[in-house]
Amino acid sequence: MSTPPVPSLADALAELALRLDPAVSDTVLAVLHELVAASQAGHVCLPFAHRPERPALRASPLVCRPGGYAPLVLDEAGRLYLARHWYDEARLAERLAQLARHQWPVNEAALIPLLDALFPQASPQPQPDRQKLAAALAARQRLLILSGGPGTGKTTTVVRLMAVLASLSSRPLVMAMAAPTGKAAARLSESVSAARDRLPVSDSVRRSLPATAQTLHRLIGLFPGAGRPRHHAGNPLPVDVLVIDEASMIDLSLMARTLDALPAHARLILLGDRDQLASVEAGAVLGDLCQRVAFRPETLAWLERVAGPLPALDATDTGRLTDAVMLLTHSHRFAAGSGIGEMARRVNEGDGAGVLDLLVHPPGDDIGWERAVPLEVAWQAHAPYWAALAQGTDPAALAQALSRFMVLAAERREVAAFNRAIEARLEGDGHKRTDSDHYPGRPVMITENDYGVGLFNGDIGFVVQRPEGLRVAFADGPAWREIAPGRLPAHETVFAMTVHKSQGSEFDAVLLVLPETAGAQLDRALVYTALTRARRHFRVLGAPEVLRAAIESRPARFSGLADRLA
Ligand SMILES: Nc1ncnc2c1ncn2[C@@H]1O[C@H](COP(=O)(O)OP(=O)(O)OP(=O)(O)O)[C@@H](O)[C@H]1O
Repeated sequence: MSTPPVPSLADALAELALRLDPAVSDTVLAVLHELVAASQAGHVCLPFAHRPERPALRASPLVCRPGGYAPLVLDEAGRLYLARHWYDEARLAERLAQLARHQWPVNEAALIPLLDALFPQASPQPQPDRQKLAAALAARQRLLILSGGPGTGKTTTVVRLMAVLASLSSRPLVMAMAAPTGKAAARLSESVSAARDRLPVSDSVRRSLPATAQTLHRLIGLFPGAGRPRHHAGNPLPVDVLVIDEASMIDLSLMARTLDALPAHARLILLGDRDQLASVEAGAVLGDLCQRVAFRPETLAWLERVAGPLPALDATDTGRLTDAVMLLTHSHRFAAGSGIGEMARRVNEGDGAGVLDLLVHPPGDDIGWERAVPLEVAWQAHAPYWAALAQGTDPAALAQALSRFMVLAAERREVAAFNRAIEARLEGDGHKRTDSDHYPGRPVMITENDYGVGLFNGDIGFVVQRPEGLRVAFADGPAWREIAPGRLPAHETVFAMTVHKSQGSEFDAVLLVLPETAGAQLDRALVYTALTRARRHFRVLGAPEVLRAAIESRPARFSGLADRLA
């Protein structure tokens, strides 16, 4: 007996719509399809304020007003939602606004010397220090959203800020750290443990800072097929402070569930880069939350008193997230003359012509065009990997070598072709057998979550040679654990990866391979994300007009979150 095909979400909803309203019009069904497709493309809602279908939608029993009960919600502003998205968005906005409203009285006599010790000034003349200001805000508020580009000190700030909170508290605080992917959680754990040891604070404060971060799914207990997460409003997380890194990768639904699980008294600190690619699933939460950065005049006066001079900040007290968002603007990684830093700035401004000019006349050799045959370039740039492999299959050495260089592309198709071309060459060299996928030193990336095996989307492992045969090694904290290749969940070779998958990782050098024509996949955030994965060198391969079109395009994700928080 053959298995019936799984209906698409749009078909399933259309069937439900027909059951709820046998007289449903083609107009409403067409809108339903459009909305599902938009949601799969990352939009939370669609603007119907000026669409001719609006009266038909208003009249349909399938569409309700906010607070009603129907598969679709049409709000007063003419935004049409799948009910689930409407509910997630409304709940999230209320919860964030509630958090942002709450302020604690702070013992200034204790706070000022703490901030001075943790954020020392290099120059005798006090300068505005956004990191210090962010820490001061976190001491007073329940919500802090800290956005900044690479190397602007988000991690440095959050470690010091946790030390401030622990030092000021009259009782031990339970602090937890999480990130949307295992890779990002591991990176956060690593940076926080390194920074913690250097803090000028007592051992008891140092010990109270969390040593490890976990994935958000694990933190709130959200597992496939389990229905609702283990932690929710009725069973909140046992935490006083929750720090979440790489917040740009968190979609609306996961963010809403995380906020549901936050206990009423807890503080939330979100870290991320608002200019990076939005989440794979629907929403652009961090971007929406950082649309307006404003402070109340009395908050600015307080900040100046406790944390020194202020940079230019917007003092118009209007939005519901007023006082809760701080931007870090100075990169400690990229020096003033850095091509990567300057290119990042121009990409974010949408200055396509300026970027092309910069690539032709770069200030140094850290950015530029690549003109050679892509496979040849990649093969040579992966030289550290081949050198490590020539010494054997030590996974730590292979991981270190793979962090030296990566090929990034917009689409999976291009990535697969690239990996295939590299492997064809390995076959030609006799290193890989043509009848087997696995070979010693193969780097693999997991492409699905497998809770049984404990491997997650984005995890990277290395095929290693053992006396009993090939094994695949994955980092497990500072150690490595090995599994048989047959137990691997879905995976692919990773000499090249998509820009989406590269989020949360960095490489010494990056080659961005552009598609032949500008397409929907390629936009400003994608170029910015690829560029900022590079620590030292960034090269682009492709046509200048494709790069320019990408930088000049900024397709917005439709969402009502920013408006709800305005
Ligand atoms: N105020 C500062 N003064 C001097 N160096 C700093 C300061 N803040 C951060 N750094 C240094 O800059 C580098 C980047 O800092 P950090 O890792 O905290 O940035 P980040 O924003 O978390 O970066 P990424 O997003 O890439 O992880 C580190 O080497 C850090 O020690």
